[in-house]
Amino acid sequence: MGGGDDSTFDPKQGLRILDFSNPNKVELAKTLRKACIDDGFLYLTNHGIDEKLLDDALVDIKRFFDLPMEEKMKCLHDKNHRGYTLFAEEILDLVNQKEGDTKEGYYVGWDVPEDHPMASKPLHGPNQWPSEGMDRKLGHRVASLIALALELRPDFFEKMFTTPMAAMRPLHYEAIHSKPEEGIFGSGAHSDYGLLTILLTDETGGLQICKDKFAKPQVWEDVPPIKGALIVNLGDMLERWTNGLFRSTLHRVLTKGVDRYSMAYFYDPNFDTMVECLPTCCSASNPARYAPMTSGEHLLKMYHKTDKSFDVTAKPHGFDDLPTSNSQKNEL
Ligand SMILES: O=C(O)CCC(=O)C(=O)O
Ligand SMILES: [Fe+2]
Repeated sequence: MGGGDDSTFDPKQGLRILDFSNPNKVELAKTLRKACIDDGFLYLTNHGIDEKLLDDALVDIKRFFDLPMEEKMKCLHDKNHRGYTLFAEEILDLVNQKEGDTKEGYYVGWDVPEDHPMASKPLHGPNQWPSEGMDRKLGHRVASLIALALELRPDFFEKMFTTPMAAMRPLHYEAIHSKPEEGIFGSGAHSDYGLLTILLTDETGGLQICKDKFAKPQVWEDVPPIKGALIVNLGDMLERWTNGLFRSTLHRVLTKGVDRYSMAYFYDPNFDTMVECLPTCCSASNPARYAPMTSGEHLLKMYHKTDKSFDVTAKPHGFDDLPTSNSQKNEL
């Protein structure tokens, strides 16, 4: 995997490890750049979040999903995409899945009070629970290192995250054996939609990546959990900004007959952020491959496509020309 010419590359683990205790930002940006080009996935260590807090979060996630269904239904997700999402509600891979993802979830968004000027936008509004704001520090730190890795100013992405479409999503995968050959997946193959995702998983494993989505047959590699480390992966918007240089890698979850818990933090830019090829990533011989679009447009399209109970009142303009499958989306 990857070039293997840097000290952070561990062939046994496969993916690179970005160690935030390293004060040398240039070195970190170099490692990050390689990981973004080769894999679109990496491990983050010494990220500043206490390991005990992460363990406690996984315990609390389990406690929430263990509640009786009638309790969970009290916070069923609303039109702003905040709250509880039902088992099998999502189908992330419309080509290969026979049933919805064998998981339930809970969305916490950026809390936007009803009287905020942004509250009338789709996907904006108050959280069901908790109501306090989300911490942006880690997402911000990774984003500024990504900017450095692209030879941009470290604050390049900052203005795009003033009222971000960021979402924290605890997940519970049922104790089912995934059967890829029968179209049963914990989480179907997909790429994430935004700038980047920071992922916490328990120790059961099951996350896999496919670095070449066009290969036939596709090759899936395990991303085993490393205790205390977080997993970072890149989203579609970053792939589009970089004209495909940085990769929004296809991934999925196969469950192994035991319950699995994880929490994804989607660090996605403001609704109106324009995502278009960075001048440094295109040239006459390498023209822009993707049409410009806004962050909100992309998120709405993807939610409409993959989540069968997504509220249609959040319909974006241009919805009629939606691609109808994830594989089509991957070619956009
Ligand atoms: O649960 C996991 O390990 C992955 C979750 C994921 O890929 C997602 O929610 O986008
Ligand atoms: Fe994902």
